[in-house]
Amino acid sequence: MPDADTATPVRPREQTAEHTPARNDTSPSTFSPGALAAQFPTALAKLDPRVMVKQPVMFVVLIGSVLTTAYCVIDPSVFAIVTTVWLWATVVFANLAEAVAEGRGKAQADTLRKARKETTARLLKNGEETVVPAIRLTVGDRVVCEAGDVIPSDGDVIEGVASVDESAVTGESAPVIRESGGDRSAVTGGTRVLSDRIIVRITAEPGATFLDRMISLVEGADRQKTPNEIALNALLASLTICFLLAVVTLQPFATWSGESQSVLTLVALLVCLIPTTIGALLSAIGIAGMDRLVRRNVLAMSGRAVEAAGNVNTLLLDKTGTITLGDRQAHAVLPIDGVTQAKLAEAALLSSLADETPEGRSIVALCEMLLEGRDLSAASTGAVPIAFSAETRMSGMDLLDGRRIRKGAGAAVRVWVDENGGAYDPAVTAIVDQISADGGTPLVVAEATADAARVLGVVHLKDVVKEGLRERFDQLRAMGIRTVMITGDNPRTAAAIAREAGVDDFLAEATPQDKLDLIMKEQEGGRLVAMTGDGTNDAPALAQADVGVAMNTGTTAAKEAGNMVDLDSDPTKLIDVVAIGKQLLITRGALTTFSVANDVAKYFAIIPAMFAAIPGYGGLGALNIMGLASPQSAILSAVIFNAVIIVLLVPLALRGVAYRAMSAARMLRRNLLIYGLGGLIAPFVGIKLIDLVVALIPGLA
Ligand SMILES: Nc1ncnc2c1ncn2[C@@H]1O[C@H](COP(=O)(O)OP(=O)(O)OP(=O)(O)O)[C@@H](O)[C@H]1O
Ligand SMILES: [K+]
Ligand SMILES: [Mg+2]
Repeated sequence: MPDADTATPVRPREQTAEHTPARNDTSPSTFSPGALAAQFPTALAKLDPRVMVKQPVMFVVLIGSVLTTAYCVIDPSVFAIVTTVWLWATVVFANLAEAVAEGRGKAQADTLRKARKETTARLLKNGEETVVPAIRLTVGDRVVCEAGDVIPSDGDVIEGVASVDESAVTGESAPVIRESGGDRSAVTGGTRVLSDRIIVRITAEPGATFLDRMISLVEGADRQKTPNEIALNALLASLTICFLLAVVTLQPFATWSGESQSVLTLVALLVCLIPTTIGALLSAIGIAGMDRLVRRNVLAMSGRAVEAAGNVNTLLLDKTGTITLGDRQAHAVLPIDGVTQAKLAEAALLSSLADETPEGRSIVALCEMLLEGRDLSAASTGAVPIAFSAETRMSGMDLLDGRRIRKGAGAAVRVWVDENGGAYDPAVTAIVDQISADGGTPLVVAEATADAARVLGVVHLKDVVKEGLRERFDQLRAMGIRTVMITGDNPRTAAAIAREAGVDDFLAEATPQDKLDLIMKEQEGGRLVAMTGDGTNDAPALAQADVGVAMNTGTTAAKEAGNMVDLDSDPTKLIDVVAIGKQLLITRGALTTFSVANDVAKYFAIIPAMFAAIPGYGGLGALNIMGLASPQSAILSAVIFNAVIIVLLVPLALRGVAYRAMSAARMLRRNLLIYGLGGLIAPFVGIKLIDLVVALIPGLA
């Protein structure tokens, strides 16, 4: 008998709710100088103006570099050439940052491509099997997969149960069970069947499978700018325009005083003033954030969701399959007084014969054992099956002899018995309560004839709460996130499981619509809601949530509705997702602060240098507080510092600013201090040091 205590090979994997070490943790996650060098050609290829125009700040630097190159041709000098080289270096370094960030995903995409190798499929047509290339499969095709077969494309199991090795996709070697009917019916193309035989209905068009999406995701192929990025880009662009105007209007002013400035100097000044540091690193920061998620085995389909995760207030979790293992198995049948166990088992069996859910199948298995193989085919021939739905919360069968049998949630069956002219035996309530208090799911079995209806007893379904949830929910609470469990189960079962798992609150007897309504209510007033679920009935809620994390064990509908998939099917993975989201926002903020503060300091290096030679501006010479060697050396040193700082900050952009659970206000103060003050001071030190070296260049006046 399938029992919650029987250890199947699936358990060790699905029970570990703590972090499974993500498979990429061994790959070089931190930045190395070698990686920079390796990406150099890619960085050069990115000089394409059609690509660069999307990054306004760096595009201005590119145009400036072209201008100074022309200047070098017309009026060559050591100063002009060296400065121009460093202006080009600024653009290339920015591209390098992006290329390095993307390069990490590319390596992983190559590994995934190996899993997508050419396979064939055993296509079923009119009961006959033909072998076709997997790429020819379209939605709706049915294929057979047996032990040893690679599943040719994504789909839903419509017949059978099998253990599947999903390591090609999840990196986890323990096999998982995939079965028809329930919330564990989805299979992924590229994974391998280890035992038994299943029939799969294909749900993905060629080229649009989960693996394809994963590859383009880790490669950043269809990365879209997030609303936050767009807003920041607009801000950077307007700053750039302001400085452009300031620099351009400087010229008439300088001409009037008899010392017009060269194009070279003006471009150098402009590049130093505009926020090139953040402009260069912005896209790398975003890519690195997604990459960090992939390393935690979470696939984020949208960058917007990652940012939203950084500000989530509430996490809603589905119970079965998310908080519990989702393996609700029939454990016992409990008849009420006056009904024999055999009578109840027979009714439960009949009501489940056509029930394709895992619950239904486990009831069949248990009852067949209790009835010792008694043949019920006479009773069931010609019967009309009533399928389970999350709305009715019942399933059953209408027999030819006029008897109708139902099983389902207590409240639902009670209404059905009432409607059919029966009385709901209070003894049932006692049994139901007892099972529920234990965290079990009671399914009440009832039968109705033309003129009467009565309850026969209760089937006890058992499920197991995943391990290690309580500590992780405590952690979420410490981060200020409220956890709410939502379930279609009755309030007592819900309360028992909620207590065991340690969630803050729960909602029971929830239909898919209730789940959706709860999310919309939580979202009122701009609060951000995350939802974790696995079932088709969770799909509307997953789609509505700001962050919708589908369990990889879940149904195709759930995975498509959400904007993230957790390959480890760990409901507390949201902790990592939130931390990564916050880290992304903080890193972007910190580097923006640093960048702007930096530019202010560079202003003091360049402006005095530019006007040092002008007699009327002798006073400005006093601004040369850094004591730089010469005006040219000052300008060149500022340009070099401006370029070098980009490369120096690449590791920070990729790794992210350290995130620790503390209040937002404290975090802000801390970052302003470190990155604002650091950004002000660094250029003074850096430019002075570079100036000492630059002054040694022969030919630089
Ligand atoms: N095969 C079935 N036949 C009859 N009734 C069922 C069956 N499976 C579940 N039920 C009843 O319907 C209720 C709702 O089940 P469902 O799986 O839709 O819950 P849910 O909304 O997904 O909640 P959760 O997954 O969080 O427990 C169950 O609590 C149970 O009482
Ligand atoms: K700058
Ligand atoms: Mg469910």
